[in-house]
Amino acid sequence: MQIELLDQIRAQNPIVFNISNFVTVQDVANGINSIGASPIMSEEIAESEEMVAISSAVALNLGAFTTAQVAHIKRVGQLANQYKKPLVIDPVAVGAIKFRLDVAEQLLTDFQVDIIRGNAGEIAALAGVDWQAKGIDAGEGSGDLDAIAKACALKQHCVVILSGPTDVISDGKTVAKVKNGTPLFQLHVGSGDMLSSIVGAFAAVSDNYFEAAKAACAVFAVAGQLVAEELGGELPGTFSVKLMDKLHLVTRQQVEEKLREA
Ligand SMILES: Nc1ncnc2c1ncn2[C@@H]1O[C@H](COP(=O)(O)OP(=O)(O)O)[C@@H](O)[C@H]1O
Ligand SMILES: Cc1ncsc1CCOP(=O)(O)O
Ligand SMILES: [Mg+2]
Repeated sequence: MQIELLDQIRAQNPIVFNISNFVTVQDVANGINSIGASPIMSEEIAESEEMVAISSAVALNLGAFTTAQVAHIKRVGQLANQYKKPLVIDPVAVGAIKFRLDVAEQLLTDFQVDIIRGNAGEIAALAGVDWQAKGIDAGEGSGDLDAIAKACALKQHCVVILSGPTDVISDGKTVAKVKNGTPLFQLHVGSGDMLSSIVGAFAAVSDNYFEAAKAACAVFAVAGQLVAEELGGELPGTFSVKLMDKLHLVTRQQVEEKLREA
């Protein structure tokens, strides 16, 4: 696992351009900042080209878009392709809301993404697999998560991260797993959004998006796990504050020591 990408982020401080959602935008900006990259957000389509041009990666979050913002997301995605910038998408709640799935599927034909990061309900929906998603959460399903991640990667021609208690990462050929983390992530709205944008930071410093995706999942999950071990209780508010601290302080050595991969 290329955990050294963490040090490269901190050395290079790459700009990650995000279209965020109004719910978690502050956590996403601070998460990127804490890991060692440089966040920038925008809601103005007229500045799209300049934004993409100065960025080393682009992360598109579909968490709470309006119809006008879909045009913005489409433009930014196409510019990311044109400027050859790594492109990540987070298809929030596409497993629960048909309208969102339709929009996401259209966007995925408007431009080519490099990495999709979603929970099981979201990735199953994009793979066309039956699953009972619950709002922004993964929900329930009996499908094989490895097969779902792989099928989604093959269908969308990209790397897929299916996150959850175990993160399942696939490029359509191989499946890798990160078994670290803590259930406390589920008590913080925005954990997934933070991970998706941090995936952007890792993709900014590596041309190998499968490796970038794996390393991002490992660093984020281990950071949360270290916080949970120090916390000794179910404290969602404290967890989110200390997670931000840990993203800044966690070292390559700590991640390598704790890492449980498959
Ligand atoms: N039960 C769990 N145990 C350990 N880690 C978890 C658990 N649930 C989620 N995570 C971690 O939380 C982060 C966000 O993933 P997830 O909850 O799937 O995203 P979302 O918030 O979009 O649903 C990931 O790093 C994932 O590994
Ligand atoms: C609550 C909510 N509603 C629309 S987007 C959003 C945040 C989703 O964040 P995450 O998927 O990271 O938990
Ligand atoms: Mg999510």
